[in-house]
Amino acid sequence: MAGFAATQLPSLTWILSTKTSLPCLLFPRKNPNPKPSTTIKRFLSSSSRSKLPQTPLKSSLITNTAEISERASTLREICEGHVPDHVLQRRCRLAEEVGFVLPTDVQRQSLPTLLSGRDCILHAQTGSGKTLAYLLLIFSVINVQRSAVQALIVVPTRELGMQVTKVARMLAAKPMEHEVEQKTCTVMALLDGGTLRRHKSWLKAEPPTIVVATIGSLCQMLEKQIFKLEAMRVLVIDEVDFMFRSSKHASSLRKLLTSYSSINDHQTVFASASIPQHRHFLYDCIQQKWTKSDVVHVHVNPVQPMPSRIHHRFAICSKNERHQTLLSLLQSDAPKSGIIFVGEQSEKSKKAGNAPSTTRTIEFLKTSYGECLEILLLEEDMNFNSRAASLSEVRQGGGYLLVATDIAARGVDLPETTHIYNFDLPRTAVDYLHRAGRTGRKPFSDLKCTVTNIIMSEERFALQRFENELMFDCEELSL
Ligand SMILES: Nc1ncnc2c1ncn2[C@@H]1O[C@H](COP(=O)(O)OP(=O)(O)OP(=O)(O)O)[C@@H](O)[C@H]1O
Repeated sequence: MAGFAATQLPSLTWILSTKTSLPCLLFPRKNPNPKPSTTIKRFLSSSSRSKLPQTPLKSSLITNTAEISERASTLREICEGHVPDHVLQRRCRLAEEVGFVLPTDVQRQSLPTLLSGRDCILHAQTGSGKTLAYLLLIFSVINVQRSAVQALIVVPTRELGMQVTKVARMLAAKPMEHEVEQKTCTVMALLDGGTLRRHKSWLKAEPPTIVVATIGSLCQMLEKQIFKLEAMRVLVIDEVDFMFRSSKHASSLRKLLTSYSSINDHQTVFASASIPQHRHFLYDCIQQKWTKSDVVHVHVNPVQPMPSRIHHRFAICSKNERHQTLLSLLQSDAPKSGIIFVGEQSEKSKKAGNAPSTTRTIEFLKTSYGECLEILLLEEDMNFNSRAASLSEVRQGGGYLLVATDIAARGVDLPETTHIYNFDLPRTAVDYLHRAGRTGRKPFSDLKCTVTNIIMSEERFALQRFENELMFDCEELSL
């Protein structure tokens, strides 16, 4: 794609301001949920009052109790006539096994809009089922008889890519009775750390219908013109705020969006649980033509970004006592499965030849924690095979304790996780939200899940700031 390499865009207000507070701060903390009509009006009037330049915004906002699809009560009813029967059947068979009958809020609110062909910003809590929403859209538009890539899902990490690919392949698999048909939907995982030579041959010989890609690998294919955007119908950018926040990803992403915007008959979906400054983002999307002007912002739980069934706690100790405190917490909680988040090692500490905090924590737990749980490591610096091995061991069932850096904080779906421990506090409220969101991932479950912060007294202030921004309360534990 010649356009891909050539296009340059000015930097955007939204991208510059993503590190500021969350959109929920626009609403007073103890306010009850506004009625949908009020919220829509407030959005429109505040848009017109705001300093944003005036463009003919046709975009709209859908919030919690949106009237759309109120009558449709099951996923099948919402998708019938759009999504091929074998995909819905697949869902139903799964439904019988694990209860995927009812749509989650974000699916109920977004699917009618997505299936009508409009661009969409899926802005809903962690673990709310955004992946299935955009995958059902993709299955509604692809034509497996065409030999071309028709849908592209861009993700920030290999781990998230592997997970999305797995769900897409599961939906694409046809039941036995359909196997007489010649063509099936194929899903390629074009992810960092994969063997690009093999993908190159695959793309040239028989393009897959759906590609799930990390931006680095995708750009290599686009630049060599092995991957063409021409036949694309849907582009999804998952964890969009993270992608734009990363200096490694942002400019490639802008180029991709600009190239894609010149294609006829295309649809764009952005997804994340956190879209700071979302009105700016919406505005920029329209201005840059990354979306059509009637893009819909589906904002589920706008006043409560944190899933309510997550219970938050903190324990204060001195720096030297942190491992011991973690151990005491684990012994009293006895979690079946949990994730311990540890901060990235600083460059200074690397240069000084210190062992990373992750390694020290894992060694400590292996020698002192008696429970027979798998204790595994997941961090950026590991090679891709070790990372994959850790995650697949975790997924095999039986309990686990995963010691991880923030690489595990975005999108990774380990529904059995009941306990999160912040051994080191995250840097921002957005990071806190995504770490906490690795638990509480069974949409219709009442299971209580906890996030426990191990802090030093001087960090109480930072944690309080997260509480205010994300609107949750944290209970102090006395140890
Ligand atoms: N309709 C449904 N009924 C029951 N479970 C569902 C349904 N839809 C999705 N799930 C399950 O909910 C979990 C979370 O879904 P998903 O990973 O799509 O969340 P997400 O909104 O993308 O979260 P994050 O923002 O953290 O990436 C998954 O285990 C998925 O299988």
